[in-house]
Amino acid sequence: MTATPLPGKPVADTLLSAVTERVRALPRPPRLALVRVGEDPASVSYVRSKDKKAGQVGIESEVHALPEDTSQEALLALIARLNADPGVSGILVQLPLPAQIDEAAVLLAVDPAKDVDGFHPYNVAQMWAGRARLNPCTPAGILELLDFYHVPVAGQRAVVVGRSEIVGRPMAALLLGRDATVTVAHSRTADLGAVTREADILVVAVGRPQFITPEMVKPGATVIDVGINRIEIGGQARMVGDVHPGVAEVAGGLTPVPGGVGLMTVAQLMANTVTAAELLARAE
Ligand SMILES: Nc1nc2c(c(=O)[nH]1)N[C@@H](CN(C=O)c1ccc(C(=O)N[C@@H](CCC(=O)O)C(=O)O)cc1)CN2
Repeated sequence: MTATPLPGKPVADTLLSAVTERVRALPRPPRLALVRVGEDPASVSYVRSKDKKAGQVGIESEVHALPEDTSQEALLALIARLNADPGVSGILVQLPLPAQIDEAAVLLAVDPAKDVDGFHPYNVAQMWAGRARLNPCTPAGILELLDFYHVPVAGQRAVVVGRSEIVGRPMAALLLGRDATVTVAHSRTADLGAVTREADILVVAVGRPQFITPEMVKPGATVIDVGINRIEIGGQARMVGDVHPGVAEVAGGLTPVPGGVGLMTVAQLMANTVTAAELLARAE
């Protein structure tokens, strides 16, 4: 068996077309504030692509690039200003933050109505209760991808490998909200292969190159690779996922890296920004 590739681009393009239409229907364009602290190259690149994508779909965006040694107080003051600005419909603080800043305190400071990352504790609680309007971008984008490729979710066994607050935990909550039977596995899970082989849908977000090998996958399963690992192979720098390429011989469907769920993260952020703007316009 060779797995059907499940690229993110057609899904992201479809989602972004719908976002463009929704932006046009609003009385004024949404405004997205992108906050970055420091010069971590990956964060610089992600914020740049979010800023660019916003422009392409008619969302106004502003980048607040703060120095590496920014104090927590200064960052909280900026967030308070963005919260109070009626022209700003969405706020995103790019993660990770430098060590002197308490990430939880910063996420708590963002107005939940403008929290387009869905990381505020209020939105996290709403998500677990199955009624959030703003869900974390990568897992929400993965659900879009499963729907686009007609992968059934309700009643299926889903295993999420990884328990991060950005991907693993919210992915489990969203799959549960779609009536999957969900298991969360992680680095301390005993006999991980026995657990992952149960999965009809296997979502892998562990940050370890090619960690999931073919014998850990049930034949015909849909495998979603969230990993982005930069490694050297034969003297060449390469980007690989958390899933071994040999899994393509066993799985029914497999997302590529790059070109898979990463594209959905940015597209879903645009969808969340327009949702926040719609909700704010309704409340006016
Ligand atoms: N505030 C947030 N911080 C972070 C998030 C997040 O959702 N909100 N997620 C990650 C990083 N991230 C977005 O911020 C992100 C990761 C990957 C991609 C992506 O397009 N990946 C491409 C490869 C891109 C490359 O060349 O590096 C792919 O998979 O094809 C976009 C966004 C941590 N921080």
